[in-house]
Amino acid sequence: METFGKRLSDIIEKRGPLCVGIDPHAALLSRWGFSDDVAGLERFARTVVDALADRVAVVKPQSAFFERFGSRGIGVLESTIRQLREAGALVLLDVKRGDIGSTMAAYASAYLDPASSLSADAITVSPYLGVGSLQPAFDLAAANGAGVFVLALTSNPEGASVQHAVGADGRTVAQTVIDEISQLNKGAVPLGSIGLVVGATIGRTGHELSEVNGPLLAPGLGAQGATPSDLRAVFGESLRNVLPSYSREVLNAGPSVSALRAAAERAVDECRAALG
Ligand SMILES: O=C(O)c1cc(=O)[nH]c(=O)n1[C@@H]1O[C@H](COP(=O)(O)O)[C@@H](O)[C@H]1O
Repeated sequence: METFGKRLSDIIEKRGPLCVGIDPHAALLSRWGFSDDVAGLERFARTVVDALADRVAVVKPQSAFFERFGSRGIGVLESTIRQLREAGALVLLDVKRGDIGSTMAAYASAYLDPASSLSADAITVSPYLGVGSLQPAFDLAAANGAGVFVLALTSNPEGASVQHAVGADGRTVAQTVIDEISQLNKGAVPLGSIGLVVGATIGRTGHELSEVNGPLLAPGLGAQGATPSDLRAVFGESLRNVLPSYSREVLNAGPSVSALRAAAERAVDECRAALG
C-alpha cells in the first residue's frame, strides 16, 4: 500500500502545492446567498466539490462548521468527504482531536479506518496530551496509507504563550513536538506521513524544522493576514515540504464555480512562485 507521504507528494507534483479549506462560516453562507441551515451547508460543500475537487491537491473540510448542524451536518460531511475523494482530491479532515491513548484509538477508528463513513486521507490532531498519546492515530494511519497532521506552531496569536514555553531541557514545547515527529518520519521516502501544522503568520521564531521529513501544513494565508512571501521567513530551508492552506481567501470568490477555480489557480501560482 502506498503511504500517505507518497500519495501527497504525487498529487502535489500533479496539481500543485495547495490545500483549500471548506469552512462554511455563517457569514460566507450569507455572502453566497445560501441559507444558514443544513440545506445551505450542503449547497456550499457541493459547490466547492464541483469547483475544486478535480484540480486542488488537498481539500480540508473544517469539521466544526458541519458539526454545528448536528447529525445532519455530519451527514453532509460524510458525503462531502466521499465526493472529494471520488474526484481525486486528498481529504484532510480538520478535527484537531487529541486525548488519552485509549480514547485516541476511538477517534482514530472514526476518521482513519476505511470502514468508517468519516474516513479521510488525513486528519489534524493536537499534541497537548503528549505526542505519545497520539500513537493509536499514527498506527492506524500507517496501516491504512493515511496521514496525521500534528499542531506545532499554530497561526493564532494566542498559540505562542503555550507553544513557545521553554521546558527543563531548554527546548520549547513546539520544538519538542517537532523533534518527536522528526524521529517518527526518519528514513521515510519520499516523505513521511506525519505532518506538522505551522502557521504562515508566525514569522521567524527560531524553531528548527529541517529534520521533520514530513509535510508542513501552512494555514493563516489570506484571511489571517499572511501572504506566500511570508513563507520563507517561517520555513527557511524547509520550504520544499510546505503545503500552503487557504480557506476564506479562496471561498470568498464563490459561489461562482469559475471564480472559485480562478481564485484557487491564483493561490497555487503564487504559492508555487514563493516555494521556488
Ligand atoms: O489545522 C489547521 O488547519 C489550522 C491550524 C492553525 O494553526 N490555524 C488555522 O487557522 N487552522 C485552520 O485553518 C483554517 C483557516 O481558515 P482561513 O483563515 O479562512 O484561511 C481554519 O479552518 C482553521 O481552523
